[in-house]
Amino acid sequence: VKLSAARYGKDNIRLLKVERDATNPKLQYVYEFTIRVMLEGHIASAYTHADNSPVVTTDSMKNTTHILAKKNPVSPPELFASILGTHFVTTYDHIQKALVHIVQHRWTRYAVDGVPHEHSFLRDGEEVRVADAEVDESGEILLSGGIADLLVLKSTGSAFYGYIQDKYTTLPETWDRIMSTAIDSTWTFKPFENLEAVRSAVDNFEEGYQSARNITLKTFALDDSASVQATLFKMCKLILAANSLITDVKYALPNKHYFEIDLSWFEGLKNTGADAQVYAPQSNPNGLITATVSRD
Ligand SMILES: O=c1[nH]c(=O)c2nn[nH]c2[nH]1
Repeated sequence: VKLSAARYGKDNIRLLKVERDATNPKLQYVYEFTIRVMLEGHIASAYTHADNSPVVTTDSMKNTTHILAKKNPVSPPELFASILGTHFVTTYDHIQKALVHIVQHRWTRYAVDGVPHEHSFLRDGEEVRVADAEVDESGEILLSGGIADLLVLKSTGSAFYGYIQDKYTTLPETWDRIMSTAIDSTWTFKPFENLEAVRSAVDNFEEGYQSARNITLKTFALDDSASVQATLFKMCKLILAANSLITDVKYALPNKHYFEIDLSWFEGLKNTGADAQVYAPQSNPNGLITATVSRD
């Protein structure tokens, strides 16, 4: 046998950082993350010969993450992921690649008596922002941003008909249905030569995130959807058109079904088709519609 691949690290590193505004020290910001750091390199002997001499302990990876979070900006997460990944490939000669995955949890500042409060925040949804950095020993950084678990539903403006009808098909065609999904979107930036190049482009990350989130929500609402597939493709096209640094966009959209309930057995009560109002939310099974769209 041979070791064909090896990558190890620390998962679920949790941290929250409080930052105080440079000009108004009473104004505070919070950033809460769940981070995964994985390393690749000349580490085979730890697997094949019980030789721990090349092992950077995962405990040290956790410590390093906390230390670098203290010493560096942690926002935008694309920047912090790049800082963290670059640290590992520059500190340890035998480490050839570092992969950093950051999930940023929502803490949204809320207003008190109409005024945004200086240090109070609420968790307005389990939606998260995501960033991934893959840093190799040359210093090149492959970066992506993302959104996950953004649950959306539209009560109309979605149809689904014209599909294959054969002896396996029972799904009735519909010209008006509920459409719901949990947005999982990832957009990949053009490769960055090194950390300095990432720092120079830092404004593009927040812009890319806001653009992707706004386009996703607007397209979901406005598209007279022929299918999840068709709406997904429109979202990708618009994100690529709006962000020149983004090279490709991918979505994984579960189709969270709401089925009509036929109540005609009860005194002829109409609750299907144009009369449908009471639906049965389906926890399973769910469709899963995925695609990646790239520039020509
Ligand atoms: O939007 C949809 N796409 C599909 O492929 C599908 N299959 N069943 N329902 C569906 N809805």
